[in-house]
Amino acid sequence: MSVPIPAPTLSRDGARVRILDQTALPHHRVTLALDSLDAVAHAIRSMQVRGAPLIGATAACGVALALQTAADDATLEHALTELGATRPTAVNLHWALARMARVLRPLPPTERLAAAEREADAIITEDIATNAAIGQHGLALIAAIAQNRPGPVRVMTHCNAGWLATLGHGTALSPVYAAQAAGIDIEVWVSETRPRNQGLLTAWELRESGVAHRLIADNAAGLLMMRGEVDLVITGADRVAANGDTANKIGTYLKALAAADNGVPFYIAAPVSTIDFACPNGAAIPIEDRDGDEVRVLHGRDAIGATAQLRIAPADTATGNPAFDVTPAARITGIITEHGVMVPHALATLAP
Ligand SMILES: CSC[C@H]1O[C@H](OP(=O)(O)O)[C@H](O)[C@@H]1O
Repeated sequence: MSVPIPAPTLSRDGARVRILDQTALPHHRVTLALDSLDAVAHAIRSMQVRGAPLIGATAACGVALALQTAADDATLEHALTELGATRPTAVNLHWALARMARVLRPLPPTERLAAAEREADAIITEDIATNAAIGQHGLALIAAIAQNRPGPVRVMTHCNAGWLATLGHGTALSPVYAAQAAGIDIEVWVSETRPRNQGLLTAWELRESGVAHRLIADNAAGLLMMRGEVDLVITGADRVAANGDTANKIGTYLKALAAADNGVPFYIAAPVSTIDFACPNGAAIPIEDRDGDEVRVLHGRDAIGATAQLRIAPADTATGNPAFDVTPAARITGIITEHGVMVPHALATLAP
């Protein structure tokens, strides 16, 4: 039995790109119909749509949307540049745009729109299959734990790397959904993930899917591992360097340190499209710095869905807000890809 995806995160018709507005979740499910390149770029930059594989697919749809009006070289290059400038860390965005450029640049303008729509749809379809394969390979890890201890398998995750961040069942959460479908008793420790609190998206997803979970403050993770209440950690990734160093949401590295200190297996779940074979190591991964108000202000929705903001620090408070950190390969037990669970230093075998 496969766990149904409650709602598509992305769909495309000629003149519109439809996304689930993730800034309205978990309070309200709002679909946005984006009708311009600028609207797609804003949606990625503002994190109305987020998650490495999903922003890649959304950008591909944005290129197709831009070519609705004109398909000349200038229009194509403008679309690639605008979308490529939205967020620097998730390599899937740049992988998807490079793939669109590779297909479209050699074509005459009259053939570009149809080709762009085909390629965007292919990226979407492939990600669904990739997520399913990651789920099955991760399921084997969870099943092995379930066979060796009574009670639920307790998985900890960070941020949101579920179906809200991809086109299918997600990356880090896909093994969880596969375990649920296989009848394995599983529980998820969901780390809130300050400052944008994507853990609330994970809690929403798991509630929608009927998976047992508990929301925790990020800083509780280490104690839970020290108490032996975590069987394994699985997170997503935004960019895996060729040596296995991995960039993911800020706070991932701290969980990897706590996992190593307590003998808890720490896995990254990521498709090969998240591996940047041209990036030698973690130090070469660009880390996005985001606006300080993400730290100073809590953003939510009120009962009728209007945006609500609660300032928790004075507007002139200096901040630091790196959106990602890098976990060294030495702290990663394995990388769960669609081709299997890889040891970080063996990624070169997957290079195209
Ligand atoms: C499969 S999603 C990968 C990754 O993307 C998220 O970042 P953001 O929410 O800023 O788009 C997070 O790091 C996830 O783990």
